Amino acid sequence: MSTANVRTIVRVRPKSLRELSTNAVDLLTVDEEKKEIIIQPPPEGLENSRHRHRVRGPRVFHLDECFVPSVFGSNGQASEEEAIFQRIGPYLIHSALEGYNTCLFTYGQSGSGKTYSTIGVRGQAGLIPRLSTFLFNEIERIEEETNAVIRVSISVVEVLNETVYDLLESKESKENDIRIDASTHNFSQGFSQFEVENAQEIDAFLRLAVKTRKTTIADQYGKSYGHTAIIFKVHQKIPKTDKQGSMQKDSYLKILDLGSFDRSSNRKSGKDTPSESAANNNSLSVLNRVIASLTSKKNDLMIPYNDSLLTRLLRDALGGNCRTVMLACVSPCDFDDTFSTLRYAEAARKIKNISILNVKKSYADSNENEFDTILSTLESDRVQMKRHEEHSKKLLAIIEDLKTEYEGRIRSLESQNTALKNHLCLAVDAYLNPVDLNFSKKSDSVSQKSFNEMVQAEFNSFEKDVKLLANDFEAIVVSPHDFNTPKLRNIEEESLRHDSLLD
Ligand SMILES: Nc1ncnc2c1ncn2[C@@H]1O[C@H](COP(=O)(O)OP(=O)(O)OP(=O)(O)O)[C@@H](O)[C@H]1O
Repeated sequence: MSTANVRTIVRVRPKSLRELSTNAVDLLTVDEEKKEIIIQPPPEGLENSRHRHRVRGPRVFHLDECFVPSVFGSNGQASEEEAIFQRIGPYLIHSALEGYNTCLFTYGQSGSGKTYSTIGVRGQAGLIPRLSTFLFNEIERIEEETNAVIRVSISVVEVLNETVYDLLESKESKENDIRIDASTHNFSQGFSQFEVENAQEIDAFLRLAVKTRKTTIADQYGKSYGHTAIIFKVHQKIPKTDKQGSMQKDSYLKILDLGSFDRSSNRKSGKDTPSESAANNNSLSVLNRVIASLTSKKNDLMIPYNDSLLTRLLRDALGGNCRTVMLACVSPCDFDDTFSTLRYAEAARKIKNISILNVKKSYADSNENEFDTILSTLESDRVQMKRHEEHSKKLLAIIEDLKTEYEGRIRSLESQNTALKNHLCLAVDAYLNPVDLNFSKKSDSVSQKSFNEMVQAEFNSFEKDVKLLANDFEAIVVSPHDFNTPKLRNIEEESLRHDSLLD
């Protein structure tokens, strides 16, 4: 998802022959660096203008790009057309191929150069042929680099008098509504759609559309009242790669050449202007209201998209899911219309669109991918568990050995303890029950001597027992070093290894 304002590009057409012959005053100056266009009210008495009375001094408009013929004069017309294309074409085509909906619409008074800029003239290709060539060059590059399969289809319709005409249908086909997908705001089926494989095929369909269009416009007035929409649908199938599953991208590029606003139908009674003009004026004023509502500071305004077919067609392009470029065409000498166009262009530049990538991932492939990931995780878990199990077995064996060894030691200590107890009992008994000395005194000297020897022997035996006892005690008291045996060290090392595995 990305947010982008409507890009607004203003193109000033050169003075017409009529304007040159009448020495019409050039009212516009452009500051390319600052991307500003300054309009000066016409000198007093030269033109009767509605705005002249309200706008006294020059008025500055800020836009994304401004093109004036003088800037390109020295390089010729071809470089001007190419320069405009470079500011618009790659942005729209790359966005559409990424999977974003895109729209280019022209806006401006009658004779300001909308058709000249979009279609071009003989020998001077406009934006549409350049976009077509660029689109197919990019498709060729992507298909070569990624194995993607990209299909493009075209529909051309005209909105006139609140009716939509299918310009690629040989028999007249019209609808009173434009069906738009509620969730995607996408132009739905209902009009003929043809697959195209190169820029030449697009050109052929556009020629057919222009022929059909002639039957529907009030061309005796020399003005295009209908709004022409060319819709390219781009469908991409991107095959599965090592990194991602297969996917599908569906986007569109919508190009609208809007009809002209006819002031005469407002000023005059209307009897000599066609009904198409009034309807066209109505749809353009609804468009102006949509732009004004979207840029109004009041948040609770209803955007009047549904008040005309044109604004329903432009719904996603203005404040919706689309990357949009507005090409505002102006005449250098007509203050009223140029002022009005610049005002709406500057306002449109503030409209924020939120564009969403129209990408569908294949669930089958993504499930397969997820399954692969889970399987490989399980396999590595299984290997780790096996290693834990082996270490645990080793630890258990060592513990079992130690247990046997210590059980033996405990048994031997117990028997030593019993022996010591017996010795102690005898020694204590000898101490508590000494030999009768009176009897000894009475006896002869030989008896006295053997008595002394007997006491000495008893004492020696007692001393020996005490020493043994002390030795045994020494053996029983287990020093910390006793735990520093190789086996215990083994256990410690194994445990540490086990802990690190669990980490
Ligand atoms: N940048 C330009 N350089 C040279 N000639 C131009 C340029 N822009 C417009 N013109 C000429 O001005 C005339 C009117 O242009 P165009 O038909 O494109 O106007 P438009 O806005 O489409 O008018 P309408 O809405 O009434 O059809 C044409 O003769 C066209 O060749």
